[in-house]
Amino acid sequence: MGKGKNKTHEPKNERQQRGANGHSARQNHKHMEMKYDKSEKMKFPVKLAMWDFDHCDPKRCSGKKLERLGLIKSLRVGQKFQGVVVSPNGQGVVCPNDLEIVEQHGASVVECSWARLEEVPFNKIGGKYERLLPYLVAANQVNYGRPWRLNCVEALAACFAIVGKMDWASELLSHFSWGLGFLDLNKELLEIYQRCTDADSVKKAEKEWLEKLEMETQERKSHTKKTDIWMMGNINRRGNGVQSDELESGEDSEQSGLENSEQPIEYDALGNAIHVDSVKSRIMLSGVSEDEESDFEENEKPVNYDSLGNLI
Ligand SMILES: C[S@@+](CC[C@H](N)C(=O)[O-])C[C@H]1O[C@@H](n2cnc3c(N)ncnc32)[C@H](O)[C@@H]1O
Repeated sequence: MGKGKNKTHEPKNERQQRGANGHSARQNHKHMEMKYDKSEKMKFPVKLAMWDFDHCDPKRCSGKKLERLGLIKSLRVGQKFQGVVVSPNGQGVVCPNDLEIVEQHGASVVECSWARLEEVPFNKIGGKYERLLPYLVAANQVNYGRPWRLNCVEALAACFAIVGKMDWASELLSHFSWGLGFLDLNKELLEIYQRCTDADSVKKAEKEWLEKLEMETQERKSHTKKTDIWMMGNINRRGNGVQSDELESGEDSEQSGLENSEQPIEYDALGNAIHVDSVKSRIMLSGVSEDEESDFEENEKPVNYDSLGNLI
């Protein structure tokens, strides 16, 4: 049974009796205070807090690990937080101008599952400074490479990094084997956000970054399209005089001809693209004579490939 303070499906009296770590509410309160005092002694410079809905596997949960380390304080539903609340329910984005709030009151997160956000009573948690994070990419083992979906420690670290507290970000992440990879992965982007001021400027920087990404993706796609032609075998053998450099330039490409064709495409044993509806077209495309083709059919079973190159 989960131990999170804000477990959603537990009867109310049970929730009141037992909180994080399975202690009674009173014991737990003392325990958490002790932990929190301890975390201050552990020298984390500002308050860290989370509402824990106990949705996640405790072994994989970064919030719970911070709690075990005594670095973060658990909050109850109904409690608000004075510092920056990094939350999927945020309105604006974290920006360098949030530095003062962070320095004075710290930062918090909502420890819950991305898949169960609708179960979180956002109206009963949060605070005055609820913030989204701008585009950043997760480096944690569960969501590696996924944009926006950071885990709790990444979200706190991102908040600190954006307001210019890289040392705090590194300190938190250093407790996770993959942690500092988050800062490496997002280095360039974090530096861009750090040079911003208010939320609007961060949003603008994010937009420009996303546009750049989109352009790069399009370029990669068109490059891939051009190079995919190699997967189609020796297209020059179809005998209509179209040469590879013409195809590369995108003019009258056989690739697009085949892709746009309604006819099914097969690949011969050498990977040459062939239309399957007529033996004639197969001969023409592969550049083999009719005689040779019939010979081939008699002596060997034809080998066909689907569009992914699988043998069929
Ligand atoms: C949904 S929980 C998932 C926690 C995960 N199970 C873990 O091990 O840490 C992650 C929390 O980090 C914060 N967070 C992560 N990415 C965010 C983003 N792009 N915008 C706002 N908050 C974010 C939110 O508080 C969010 O609820």
